[in-house]
Amino acid sequence: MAISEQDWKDEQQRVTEVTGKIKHKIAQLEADVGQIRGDVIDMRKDFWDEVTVNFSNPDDLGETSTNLRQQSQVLSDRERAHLQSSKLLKKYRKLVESPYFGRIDFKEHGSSETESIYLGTGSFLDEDMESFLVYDWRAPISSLYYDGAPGPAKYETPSGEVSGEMELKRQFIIHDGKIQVMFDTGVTIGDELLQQVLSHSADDRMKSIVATIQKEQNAVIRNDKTRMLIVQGAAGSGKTSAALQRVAYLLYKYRGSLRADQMLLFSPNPLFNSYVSSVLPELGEDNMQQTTFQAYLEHRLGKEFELEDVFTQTESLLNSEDTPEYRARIESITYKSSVAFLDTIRRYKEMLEKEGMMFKPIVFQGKVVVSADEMAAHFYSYDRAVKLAGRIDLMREWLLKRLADFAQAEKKEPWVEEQMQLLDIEDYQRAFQTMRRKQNKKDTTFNDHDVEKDVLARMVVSDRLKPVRRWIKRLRYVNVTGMYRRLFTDQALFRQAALDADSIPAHWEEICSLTLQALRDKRLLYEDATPFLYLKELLQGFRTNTAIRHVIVDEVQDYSAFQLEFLKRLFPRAKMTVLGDLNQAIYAHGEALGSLENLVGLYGAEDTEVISLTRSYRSTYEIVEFTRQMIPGGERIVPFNRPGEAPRVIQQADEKSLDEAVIRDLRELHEQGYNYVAVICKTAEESRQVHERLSATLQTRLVTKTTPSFEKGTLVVPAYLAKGVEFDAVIIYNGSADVYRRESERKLFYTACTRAMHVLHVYHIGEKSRFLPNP
Ligand SMILES: Nc1ncnc2c1ncn2[C@@H]1O[C@H](COP(=O)(O)OP(=O)(O)OP(=O)(O)O)[C@@H](O)[C@H]1O
Repeated sequence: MAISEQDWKDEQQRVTEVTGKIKHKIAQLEADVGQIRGDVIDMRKDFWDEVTVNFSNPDDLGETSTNLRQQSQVLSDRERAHLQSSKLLKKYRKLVESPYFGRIDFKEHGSSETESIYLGTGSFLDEDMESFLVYDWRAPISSLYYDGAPGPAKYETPSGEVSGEMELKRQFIIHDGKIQVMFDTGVTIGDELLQQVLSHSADDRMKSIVATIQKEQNAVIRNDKTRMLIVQGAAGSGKTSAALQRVAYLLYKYRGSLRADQMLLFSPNPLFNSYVSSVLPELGEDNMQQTTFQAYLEHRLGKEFELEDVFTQTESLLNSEDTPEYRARIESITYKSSVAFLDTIRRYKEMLEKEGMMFKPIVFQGKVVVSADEMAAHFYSYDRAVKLAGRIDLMREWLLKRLADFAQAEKKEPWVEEQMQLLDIEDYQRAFQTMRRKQNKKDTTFNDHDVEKDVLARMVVSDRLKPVRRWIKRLRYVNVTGMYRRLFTDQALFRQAALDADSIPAHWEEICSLTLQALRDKRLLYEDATPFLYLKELLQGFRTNTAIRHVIVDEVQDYSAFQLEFLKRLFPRAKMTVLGDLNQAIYAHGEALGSLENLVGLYGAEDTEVISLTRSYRSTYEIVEFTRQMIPGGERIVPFNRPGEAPRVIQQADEKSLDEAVIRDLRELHEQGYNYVAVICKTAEESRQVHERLSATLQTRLVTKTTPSFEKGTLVVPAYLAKGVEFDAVIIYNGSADVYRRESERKLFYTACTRAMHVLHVYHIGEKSRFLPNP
């Protein structure tokens, strides 16, 4: 729809007026902030001068403390005021650049006036402090912009639905107070603006999408009715973007009761964490907490084992031949990630309620304080009605008591006497303090030799027993490893716990032997880590985190049913948003989840909503057309209409000519102005070699599992680490038939190709992979 010259003039005039007002506000705030900062500094400096300190009698003491409290209250009020003003200042400084991106004219039913609503990344009130010159994109009325088209429209408010007529929907791109682009739109948020935004170059930081949020994404962002929201969406459909805007939305809607540090994002790797970390600050919000499941496992499992990570697991599978060991490992991973194994562990725990608990004996200097058998007998002497974890707790008290009795007897042992000779003056002082405390702080001396000896002996024994006490307090006497191992050594027990014989994998014996071998070597395979921890928590009581109110799991297709069950238990007060794409399930356990809809069982259908995103925004029309043929069901993916160069599939004779061609290609891409280019290899090993060869001629950077962030330039990256991120141009280093060969590698290949925004070149030697479409 054409916009008249007068409209341009009027809109530009409004922009100028509004930016002028924002500038004015900024100047005011700058002065205020300076003033408050000065006050705070002075108050800190003069703090003690303002307080009347008098400790001479109890009344004065009371007055002093009231005085202190008042003074600190004044100081913290000023500090809070400073924080708030600084935050506002930050918001306005952002707003002044580009005060808004959208306008809707809305006439509410029953009203004779049409209101013009301008939307920006934050709200801005006129001097009267009543009329909004700019509305926050998250305000209830703003949803009209994302959901509605000109015509009848409605939106939700806390006090009910408001309906009326949308008379206009206009979009802007404003830079430095000047309107660059402006047009009126119809049904959706205009493709023109989206075209512009999407044709930009990649970045090492993800950008916010507030100006161009699409209707189906808005449903993800504003959904806050259900406990669990499942978003399934094609590669590049904006799952991560929507998730981050959703966090910003929830922080806005529940401001006052929800803080950013009460929201937690689980992401696939540290690189991704840094990639998304700028979106919330860009929207003027504090960042939520971010972690990976691996980091959580490491934290909880401690140092007992060398814990394999998912990347090492994947690397070893991708480099394996199709041997029986490979097949057993795959089966092991699939089974150990399945609901069937989860149920087996649960049943095993029920069995342990009645018999079979294993304990580690309490041993001190080679002497058994309490034997494992005695512990087991004691454990089953408790009332069976008490929960298993409760009985473990009761046992802790009993063991501490037994240890105290042991210490009493141990005092008379010759080693104690020997140690007492070696005590130094500080030890004596310590013993003296203890004695004084015990004798009710009377001024006393070591005047009785027997008392002195007893106190010192007790101290020597107690010091030595400290690690044992700590060990007991941490429930280390529960032999979780022994009980987990027994599942793989005691066939009858396993079959009883597994119940459903059909669920037991065909190569169970091989699975047992590879599991036992790893445990013998003090290694915990990645697929064992979660079940092991699950058993541990079932036995020792789940550690929960009640501070977190919202958990977001990105790339949820890479989680097993086990892991999700875990997250649910770990964060009992949290709502959950999970986002994923089964076509990008790149790990061996990915298949275990089946369909994302299977996740509905986690909280039940009543408490769950599923939203699908089918439109793909990242890549050009041609790239999406190409990549969607790589996967079954790809025809359901709708490419966004942004034209570009057709993907190229290029054959080379051998590795040497392949390297030469890739180098030529990289130079050309660089000349064409592409800043973020990835050479994607299948494995870390291949990436290392390719990087070594290419970097002799060109500057490239190798990405490994510990790379914390990525920068402008050419990266060489294993496919599984390119998860969730995107590049201007992607070169698939070797998409040959013998490289991407197994059906299980199809999704990895697809994931790699879908990282490309504008250019995709696939090289191969000999036959190309069967997963690539024919031109
Ligand atoms: N409404 C939108 N407006 C502008 N850009 C968008 C929009 N939706 C998505 N994009 C862009 O599309 C690209 C892909 O988005 P995002 O990474 O969120 O998708 P995804 O579904 O998480 O992808 P994947 O599963 O492939 O990792 C990003 O560059 C993002 O900025």
